[in-house]
Amino acid sequence: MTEATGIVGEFLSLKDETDAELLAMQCGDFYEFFGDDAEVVGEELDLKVTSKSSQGQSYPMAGVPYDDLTPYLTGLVERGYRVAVAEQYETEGGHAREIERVVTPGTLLETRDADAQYLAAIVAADRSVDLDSSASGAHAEWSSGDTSSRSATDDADVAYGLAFADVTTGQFLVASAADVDEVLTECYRFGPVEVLPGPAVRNDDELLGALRERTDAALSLHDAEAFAPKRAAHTVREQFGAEPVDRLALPEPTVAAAGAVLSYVAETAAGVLASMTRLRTHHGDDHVTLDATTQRNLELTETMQGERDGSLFDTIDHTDSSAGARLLAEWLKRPSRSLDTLERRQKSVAALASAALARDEIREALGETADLERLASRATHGSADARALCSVRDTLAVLPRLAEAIESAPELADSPLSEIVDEPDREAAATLRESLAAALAAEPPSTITQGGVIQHGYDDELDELIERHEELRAWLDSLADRESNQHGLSHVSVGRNKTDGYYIQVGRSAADGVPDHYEEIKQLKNSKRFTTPELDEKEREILRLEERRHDLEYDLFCELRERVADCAELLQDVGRTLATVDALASLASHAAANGWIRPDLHDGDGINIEAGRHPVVEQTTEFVPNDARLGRVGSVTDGAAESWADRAAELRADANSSGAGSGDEPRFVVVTGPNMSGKSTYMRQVACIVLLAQVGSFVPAREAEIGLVDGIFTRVGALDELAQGRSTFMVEMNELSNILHAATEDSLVILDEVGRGTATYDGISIAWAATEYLHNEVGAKTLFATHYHELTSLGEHLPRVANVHVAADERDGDVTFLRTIREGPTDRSYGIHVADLAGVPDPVVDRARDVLDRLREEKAIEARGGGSAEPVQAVFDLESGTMQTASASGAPPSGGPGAEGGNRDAATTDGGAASAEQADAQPADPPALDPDTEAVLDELASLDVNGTAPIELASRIQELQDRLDGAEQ
Ligand SMILES: Nc1ncnc2c1ncn2[C@@H]1O[C@H](COP(=O)(O)OP(=O)(O)OP(=O)(O)O)[C@@H](O)[C@H]1O
Repeated sequence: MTEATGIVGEFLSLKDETDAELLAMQCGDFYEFFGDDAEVVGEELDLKVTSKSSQGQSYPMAGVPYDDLTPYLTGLVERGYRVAVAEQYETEGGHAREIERVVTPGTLLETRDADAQYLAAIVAADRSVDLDSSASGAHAEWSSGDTSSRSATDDADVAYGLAFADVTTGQFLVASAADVDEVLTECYRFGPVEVLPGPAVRNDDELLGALRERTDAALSLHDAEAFAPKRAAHTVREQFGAEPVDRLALPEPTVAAAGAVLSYVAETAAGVLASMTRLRTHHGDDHVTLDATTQRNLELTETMQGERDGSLFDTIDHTDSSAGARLLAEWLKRPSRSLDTLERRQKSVAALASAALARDEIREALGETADLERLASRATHGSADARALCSVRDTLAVLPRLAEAIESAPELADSPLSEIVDEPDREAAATLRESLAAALAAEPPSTITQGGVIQHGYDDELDELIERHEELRAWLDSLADRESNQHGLSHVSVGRNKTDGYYIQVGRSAADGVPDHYEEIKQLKNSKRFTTPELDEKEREILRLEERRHDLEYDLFCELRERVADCAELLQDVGRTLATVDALASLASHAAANGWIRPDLHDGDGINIEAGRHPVVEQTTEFVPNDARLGRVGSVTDGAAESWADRAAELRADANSSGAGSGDEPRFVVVTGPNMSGKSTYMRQVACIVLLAQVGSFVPAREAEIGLVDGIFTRVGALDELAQGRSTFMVEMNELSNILHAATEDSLVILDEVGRGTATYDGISIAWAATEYLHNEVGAKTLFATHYHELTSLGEHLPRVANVHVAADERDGDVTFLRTIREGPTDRSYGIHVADLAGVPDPVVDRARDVLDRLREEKAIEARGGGSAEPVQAVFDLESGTMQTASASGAPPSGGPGAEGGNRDAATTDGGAASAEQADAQPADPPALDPDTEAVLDELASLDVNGTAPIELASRIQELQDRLDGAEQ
């Protein structure tokens, strides 16, 4: 095939120079895409694709107007493409083209989205710690080079460095992580749109796979050299100076990540680097750990279905500015563990909630603000136009308005709000605002090269130029009249266009009578156009004045923009302050409108919620409030002092002497109750209330006392992961494993069913063992919903396990869900009732009811053998992992937790109800069963009632009944 030449050839060779997926090449007044790129762009942006031939071959071609590139570029980048832009410039012999920039998802300035837009780098490095030097506090030694022979995550001695930059706001944060889970947690927290994996991470399929699964980030390969420790350290120092880098004593992988991000930004969006003035460290420890799964399970910013509507954020967000919304989302994703920070926010929310009028005034003012952090970035990048600078001017003017509203409202004057509005340098902000007000025209045009941008009185030379220009314009305006009067001409007008310049147009009837000095330049159908030496001279002067005016205005504007860029840090501060007030006012508005209360926060252990509600569900349902109590309530001062291991030992000793499960410190609460009764809602509501409290928000409850937690961990159903090729059970176990490793005694754990994805006995065993581990070793405050009623007997053996259930009322076969949490366990699932509600055909529902009745009466729980009236219990034996039969008289099955003195009948598959019946029964020896009946019983016991389709269940039961009938005859 002949190689393309000409413009297509040039395009293709430029395309070879870049690793961007698409190239937009300027060709005069258009940006053109050729070949495959044209096809992609045509498809994605619905552009017309034509063709261009070169060397006898035809190439697809698509183009967009030069002035209109931005929206197309944004559209492509938002769809995940990296787009190189080649500009055309004049040379002596004609023109040439060069790639000027590559626009990528993480470096797109013109984003239409208000969300934070993070570009991240992840570096993994081997750590070979020199024990001597580490003992003396010196740094460990690192190697972030290529560890391609193995996955970085294989090695326990790998440490991770992370950097996150938002080019649209100038935010720059670094973090360190000890393992892949922490890396993923941070990545989920920041939600980067583009990730630069370091050299060792590029081969780590597990990490990259998880990133792809859990974020929408585009993965971009950046020059490996940029991650090299020395070079990265140099880049970081150049950007932020030596002082912060030394003070923060960042580990090498973190510096490598920071350096790589900076060099990538320098390459792709050079101008914005200047807006990144502050290097901040993000410490996971300052924030509540919310792993990726928990953020999704609690539907923080999107629902399980991926919708924004109906998320917790969507519910509580009443912010009036995009910066405020961004900050509120950040608070939700990164709840704080600092009592000081939270109390400061609470005080502000309380003050704003009680000052409705002032709040409205503040919110109205905030509604007029623009996104200062983003404008600062655009100013440093050189892409802010005059209207953008006007927005800076007008937004800066809001700060004193807010301060005044706060000072003049008695409820607000003593709140932390007055300190918050004083945080930025208000004097500097006022000075900048004044200079912008003095310089900028009231309503400037969007183009900055056509004049009209700078206000009269700002620059003497410009004023003179404009004055002279206006004189000439006035001269021109009256020229037609003058010429007509002077020379007796009719139908005279004066006009201007590109080809003829200024001209005097005379109607054809009068055209022959023009004076001699008129020089004809064009004949039209009904008129002729002329010029005169005087008009020519004035035209030259006007053109000169216009050119000079445009140049001067442009220069003045650029100076002004640079001045704004120099104030990027100030703008970021003011922007942050406005966003903070907006987020606080939003929390206050929601609290006031929904009757939320201020929770008591403390560093102790207990969580005590009275009449709590689910913040999202209460919006659409008449919600039944419920209490929740976990941990040592009222332990404000002494709570944190004692380790849970000591405390657990103490409690076990207490339990042995006084009987287990009777304590007043429920730490592990088993939640049972019918399907659909509200177990999940109850547990999530507790998690949401704790989370909101650690945002600084008020909470939906009558009263709440919250001991700050260090992490919230949840495990709930994981339907969406099935599509990603992992079995439900595997996902469940992964999540459980993460929780058991990561949770501490200060954490809150929500387990919504554990062990459901496998055979019943395996499931119960895992759930039982996990409970013991969480209770004895971890000590996390835990809510655990289960349909395994066996687990309700855990309270018999473990001192701080309590049972609660969601009540339901059953009358005449009708079940009413009361949505109320009551003490103690329940043994009923009402699964068939839910099947009925779900529209399972009546014959199946009726049949299932018969089957269940018979199961209850006859076989599964109480087995009557050989005609004896003696009830026999089927007891789950933990050691053997099987159901054992035992008489209700108390003869124990072999081993199991019940053997240690617990109340054995609580371990029946029917829980409390069966126990009551059995307590009335006369003790007797267990009767012998014939082998056929025993076989049927075994099969019955192993039947997964919840996990088997109703029709299949009915036919299995029918079959077993037939066999039993046979055995009895
Ligand atoms: N306290 C409450 N007040 C009013 N409605 C509630 C309350 N709790 C739950 N609900 C409603 O009840 C429905 C079922 O709740 P949920 O999913 O929590 O039940 P569940 O017991 O976890 O069910 P399953 O065991 O089948 O998973 C939800 O639609 C929810 O809106």
